[in-house]
Amino acid sequence: GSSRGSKIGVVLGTVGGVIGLLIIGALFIICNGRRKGHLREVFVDVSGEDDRRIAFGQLKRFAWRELQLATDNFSEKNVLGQGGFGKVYKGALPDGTKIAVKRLTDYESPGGEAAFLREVELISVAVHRNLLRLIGFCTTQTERLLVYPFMQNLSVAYRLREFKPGEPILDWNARKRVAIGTARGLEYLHEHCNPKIIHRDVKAANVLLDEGFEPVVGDFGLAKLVDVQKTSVTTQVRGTMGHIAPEYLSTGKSSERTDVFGYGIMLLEVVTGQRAIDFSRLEEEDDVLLLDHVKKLQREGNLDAIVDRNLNNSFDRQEVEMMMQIALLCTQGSPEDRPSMSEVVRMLEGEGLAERWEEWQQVEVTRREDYERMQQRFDWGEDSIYNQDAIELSAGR
Ligand SMILES: Nc1ncnc2c1ncn2[C@@H]1O[C@H](COP(=O)(O)OP(=O)(O)OP(=O)(O)O)[C@@H](O)[C@H]1O
Repeated sequence: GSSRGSKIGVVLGTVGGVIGLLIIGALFIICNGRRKGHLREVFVDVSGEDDRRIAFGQLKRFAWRELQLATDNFSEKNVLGQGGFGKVYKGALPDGTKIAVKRLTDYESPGGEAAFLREVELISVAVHRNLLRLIGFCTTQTERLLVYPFMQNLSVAYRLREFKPGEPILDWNARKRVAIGTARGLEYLHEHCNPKIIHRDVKAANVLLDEGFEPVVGDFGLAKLVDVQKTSVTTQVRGTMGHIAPEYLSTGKSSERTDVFGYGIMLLEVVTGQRAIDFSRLEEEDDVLLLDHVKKLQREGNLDAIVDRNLNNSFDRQEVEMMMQIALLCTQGSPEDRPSMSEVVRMLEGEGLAERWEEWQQVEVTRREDYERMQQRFDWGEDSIYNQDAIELSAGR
């Protein structure tokens, strides 16, 4: 009796031990795999058609029909908007999760599905509370789709300019959260992702708001998924007019500092509520570009005219000034003069702005003098040397 009992005990103990070791081993492999985030491990399907959960990581590979079902067969009434990469549809999964499905147009075919999965993987490992999380993706012979959680408070651009009567506006506190949260999200893309991710299209329309009005940056990492030259963006440069840094426009080369420029313009949008480029401003003055408009008001010290009227004067003057200063630092012509995103985060947290602003003001005086000298040279006013020449010519001298 007892020897049989102890034999069973030994067998059970051994089996238990082996299972325990196996579990520990499996956990070890999973954790390691996760840390390295290898493509194969991230995208392995555990089982057949029905359960398409990915084995490791949280990415889900959706079947085309699942997304058809979720978006009411990509019905036009579910279109949230159209961007440079394709249409975005609102949808819901069977468990009730609301999603936004980005249906890519003009996606690049070279490299095929493998190349697509590699880029998707890069996007999926960028996890930060201020970055739009990728839930999953779908590929078919002819389609490439990305699935994100639906952000119920839509975009910052919507909250600033397109909200319906009766809907809450973004108050000053919410705007401050947009400023700092967006800066942190971009800092993460630039400085904590390997390889680093450059957004290339930072603007209020690409910053979404979750249920608690926390900002999340969307639309990053997509540049390599589509053939940029074929998309509807007017220039070959990926980006939106009024937000594009001058060096990106002229050379087509982007860097972290082109994102910093876009971020600076977004700050101006957040403070003024206005569009980065707006031809209706021509009626009152000649500043189509928000940046020129703000610079002029800033020179005149006219803070009240800068701030969004929708705020009904409830804002902190000092904080507005601080944001304007950071925006102007970020939008300087030469990329090397602009701060990095982590410097921006620190300045927003109250560190190091004063010194940099001092510098900016000194440089700005020279910049303006140069500009005025240029203007004078090309102004055919009475005193203009060109005019003197003209007079002399007409007098036959
Ligand atoms: N996850 C999401 N939740 C809610 N709305 C979203 C989500 N993703 C995108 N949208 C909205 O869908 C619309 C289209 O988005 P998309 O980013 O494709 O275009 P865009 O920002 O207008 O242009 P671009 O491609 O130049 O960035 C926008 O109004 C955007 O706010």
